[in-house]
Amino acid sequence: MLLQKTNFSKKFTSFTKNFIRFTSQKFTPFKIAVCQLKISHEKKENFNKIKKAVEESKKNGADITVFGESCTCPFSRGSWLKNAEEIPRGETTEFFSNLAKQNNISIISGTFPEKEDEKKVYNTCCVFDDNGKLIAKHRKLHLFDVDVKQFRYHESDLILPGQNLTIANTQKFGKIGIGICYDLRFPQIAQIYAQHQCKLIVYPSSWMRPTSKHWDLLLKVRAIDTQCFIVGASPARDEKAKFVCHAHSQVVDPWGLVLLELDEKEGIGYAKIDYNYLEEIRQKIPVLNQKRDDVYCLEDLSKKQK
Ligand SMILES: NC(=O)CCC(=O)C(=O)O
Repeated sequence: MLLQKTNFSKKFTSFTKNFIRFTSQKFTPFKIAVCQLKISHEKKENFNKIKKAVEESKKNGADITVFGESCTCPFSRGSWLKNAEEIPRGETTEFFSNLAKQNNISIISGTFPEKEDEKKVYNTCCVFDDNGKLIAKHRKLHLFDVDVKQFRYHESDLILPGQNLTIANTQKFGKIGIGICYDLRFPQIAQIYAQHQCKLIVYPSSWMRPTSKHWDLLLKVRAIDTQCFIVGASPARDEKAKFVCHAHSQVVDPWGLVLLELDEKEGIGYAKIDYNYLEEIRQKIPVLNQKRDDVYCLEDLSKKQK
C-alpha cells in the first residue's frame, strides 16, 4: 500500500513538473505569412508560384508560411484524381520539404490530394519544420456535403474522411492544431486543441461564397472560445474555376480581432503572433480553466437532482 502511494506521488510530482514546465514555456513572437494564390491547372505552375511565395515570405521576415486548400491543383474531381499522390513518397511532399529546408522556414502546405486508391483520395495538409522534416499530416475530417442556394457539393463522392485530430508539435511555435475548411464548423476539434495547449490553430480552406458571412464569424468565434490565434488560409478567387471560393484569408487574435484580412485577389499577408498577449487574455478571462466538464452532460441529471 505504502509502495503504491509512493509510486503515485512520484508519478504525480513528475506529471505536475512537466505540466508546469510545458505551460510556462516561453516562445518568442513570430511572423506568419498567409499566401493566397490563384490556382492553375498545371501543377508545375502552382509549384513555381508557391516557391516564389515562400521566398518572398522569407525575405519579408516570416518564420512560417501557410497556403490554402487545394493549393497544387484546382478543386475538381478530374484534377484531384489526376494529381493524387502518396504521402510522404510523392513529389509534392518532396517539393515542400525541400522548399522549407532551402529557405529555412516552416511550412503548412495547404492541402493536396493524397492517394488512397484509383477512385478515392484524402484531402490532406502537411506541416514541415524549417529543416524540411514532415512533422504532421492532417486529413480533412468533416467532408463538405451540402446543398445551399443551388450550390450542391458532395465531397464524399471522391474524398475519404480522416480519422484523427492533428497537433503539430513544434520547437518555435509550440503546438499547432490543424483543421481543414469545413472542419472549422465543428467546435469540438478546436476545443480539444486548446485543451492540449495549442495556441495557434490553422485552417487551410477554400470557403464557398454563399456562406462567406459564416467564414468571418466562425474564425472569430473559434478564436474567442479557444483563446487561440486562428488562421484561415485560402486560395485567391478565380471566377472561371468550377469552385469559386470566397478567398479573404484571415488571421484572428485570441480576443477575436482580425489582425490580417486579404481581399479576393492574389497576395501575401503577414501577422505577428505574440503568445504573451494570448497569455494576458487567458489570465484576464480564464475560461479554459473554468470549464465545468463535470456538468456538461445530461445523462446523470435525474440522479443528481434526487
Ligand atoms: N471547402 C470546404 O470545406 C468549404 C466549406 C464551406 O464553404 C462552408 O460553408 O462550410
